[in-house]
Amino acid sequence: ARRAGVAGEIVGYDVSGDVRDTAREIALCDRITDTPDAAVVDADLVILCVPPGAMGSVARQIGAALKPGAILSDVGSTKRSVIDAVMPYVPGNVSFIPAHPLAGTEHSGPRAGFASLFDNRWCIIVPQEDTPADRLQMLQDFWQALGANTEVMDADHHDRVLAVTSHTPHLIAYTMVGVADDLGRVTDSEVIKYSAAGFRDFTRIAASDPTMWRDVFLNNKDATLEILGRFTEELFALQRAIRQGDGDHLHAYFTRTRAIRRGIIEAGQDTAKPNFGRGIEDVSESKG
Ligand SMILES: NC(=O)c1ccc[n+]([C@@H]2O[C@H](COP(=O)([O-])OP(=O)(O)OC[C@H]3O[C@@H](n4cnc5c(N)ncnc54)[C@H](O)[C@@H]3O)[C@@H](O)[C@H]2O)c1
Ligand SMILES: O=C(O)C(=O)C[C@]1(C(=O)O)C=C[C@@H](O)C=C1
Repeated sequence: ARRAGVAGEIVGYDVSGDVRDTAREIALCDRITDTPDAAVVDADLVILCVPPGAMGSVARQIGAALKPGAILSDVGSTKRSVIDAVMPYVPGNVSFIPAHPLAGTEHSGPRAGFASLFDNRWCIIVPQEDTPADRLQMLQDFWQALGANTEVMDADHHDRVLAVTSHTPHLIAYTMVGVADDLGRVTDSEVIKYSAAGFRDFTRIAASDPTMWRDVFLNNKDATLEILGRFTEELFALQRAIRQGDGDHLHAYFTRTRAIRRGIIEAGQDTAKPNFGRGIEDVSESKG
């Protein structure tokens, strides 16, 4: 927001005193307050950036201090649960417009942010039935000024899409690294040294914040369980093909998935690389 010059003043609050101290030290915001309600007084736009499970409690603490006419938004990775948790505390003269920028790294905390994080990434915006068109436009303009492309979606559709593209893949990465650890191999330096890029990518994802990801699965339960069920069925089919030596099945499957990857690149949607920034370098390159 500072890079884009779209905010007169950027004010922040975090429940952790250590996080507030660090944010002050690195001048992350123009001002850091010691209470949540002080941070939102007179603000035209308030964005909740806490784990999905904490959204309701923060909304309860700030609701009465929101300025009439303000926009309240969030960046939570799940949408239906956040709406249910926050909505009861939104005053009638405030527009609550949930959002989810599809950008992040495995790092968290105030030092993990960087100005280009949202460049060329999608930000999904989830207007409510009574959201005024001008407020929706303002929030879209805000995210576009930060470098993102915006898309409007309903909450349930968002949760289903993200279960496929983000939530279940994270669970699979956590599981793969957990399995390797159970076999006593992850900490073996020789295995780390020779581990192929595929496994290293899993370890990067599996280093993501445990609180945030616990909340993601608890708050997008149905969609994740549905995708996980489909995933398990496919996995069993591949397992059977390996056991039965069914090379044709494996070849046909991998040909189909390769076409999907190529389609993403041809459509110019492989925006991940430039935006991984410091995140991917830390794990995959600098440390070899
Ligand atoms: N990390 C990602 O890749 C990513 C991407 C898109 C969206 N998100 C979403 O963004 C949100 C924040 O994630 P993050 O990666 O910035 O995490 P983060 O850990 O960097 O920041 C979350 C902060 O919330 C604070 N917090 C927790 N409970 C609080 C409370 N009750 N009141 C005030 N502060 C509280 C924590 O102390 C922490 O500093 C989550 O909802 C997450 O789902 C994350
Ligand atoms: O690249 C990563 O580290 C991420 O996992 C970022 C990622 C994703 O799944 O793409 C994680 C959670 C989000 O809500 C949005 C983005």
